[in-house]
Amino acid sequence: MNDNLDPTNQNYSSEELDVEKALRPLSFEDFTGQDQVLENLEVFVQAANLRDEALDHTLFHGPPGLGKTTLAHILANELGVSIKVTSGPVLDKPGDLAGLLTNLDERDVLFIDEIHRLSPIVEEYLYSAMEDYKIDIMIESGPNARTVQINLNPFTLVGATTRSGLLTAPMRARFGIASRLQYYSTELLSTIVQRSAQILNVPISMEAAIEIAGRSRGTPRIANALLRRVRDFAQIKGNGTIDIEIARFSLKALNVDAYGLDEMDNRILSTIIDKFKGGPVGITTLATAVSESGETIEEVYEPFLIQQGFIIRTPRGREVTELAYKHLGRVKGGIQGGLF
Ligand SMILES: Nc1ncnc2c1ncn2[C@@H]1O[C@H](COP(=O)(O)OP(=O)(O)OP(=O)(O)O)[C@@H](O)[C@H]1O
Ligand SMILES: [Mg+2]
Repeated sequence: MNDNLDPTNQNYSSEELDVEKALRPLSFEDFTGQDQVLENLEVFVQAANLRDEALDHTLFHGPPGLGKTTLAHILANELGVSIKVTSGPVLDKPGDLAGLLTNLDERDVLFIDEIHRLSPIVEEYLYSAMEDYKIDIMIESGPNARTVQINLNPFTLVGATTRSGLLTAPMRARFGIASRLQYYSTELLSTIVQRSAQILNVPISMEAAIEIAGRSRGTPRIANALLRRVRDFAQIKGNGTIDIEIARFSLKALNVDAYGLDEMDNRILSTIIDKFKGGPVGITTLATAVSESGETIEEVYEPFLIQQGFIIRTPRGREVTELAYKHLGRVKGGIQGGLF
């Protein structure tokens, strides 16, 4: 499978990064969907602007590719401030963090991606910065070493994570605003596809936009990635316009699942059917069987499978539905392909 169609993939070539940047909405107005989240954020930003205060620390969580990084940048734009960007695994010493924090101007945004991956020492160091806008720094070394406390400008920490379950309770408690992003409906995604097509300057029919949207796993990043590949087919195999025929042809050539499920989604479903008779199966057992961590299954894969009606959660574990059997072409309780 193309790496960009993998929702957990974050490795892009520089050309892809440029395109991704060009397609990224820059204001609340440009941003499609997540209505509830946006309505609240607009109020909080307006209030912060009115009082000329820093916005409360804000956490975005939810599956990959739904707009967490995008919203962090939008917040900075709407607050009219600069944004400094870093990520949990990159910040390995308190000193790195101190450097970033002391360089923040009043009301600036510090965006920490993958915030669940901060080291415990850095995380603890962040607590007093978040709470009182103060940090201790070590000056000199050896026998003269001492710490001094310095004041920071009031700032907003924006954290993003796909794995909110791995966030520590004290960290979570320090965010005044926490928003969970949801998967997008096909209708919203088709709006996003049409907007992106316009930016990429490629004509697309409504029907084709809906076709691409429906196969994008509820995820704008995947919708945009599919659009770019379909655009290639339209230019090389067609007349440059994306109509329904070229969209269907391309999606077939790209081996995109009719429901937009990816390899891991399908592996989870077929494992529950083949190894656990359709379930129920506990999350830990399932995780071992598909060689993925239980948290990743719960936070990244399962929400989409549940939302689309392929899996249900019962007190005894996960069960697949009729739809999953149908999708994979299996017969429920059948000894399909068996000897009898
Ligand atoms: N609501 C939206 N409207 C239009 N485009 C969007 C929207 N949300 C996301 N996108 C597009 O999808 C791409 C991925 O979004 P983004 O990088 O913000 O996701 P993310 O949640 O930070 O993902 P990850 O967890 O992998 O970091 C962006 O480049 C942007 O173009
Ligand atoms: Mg991101």
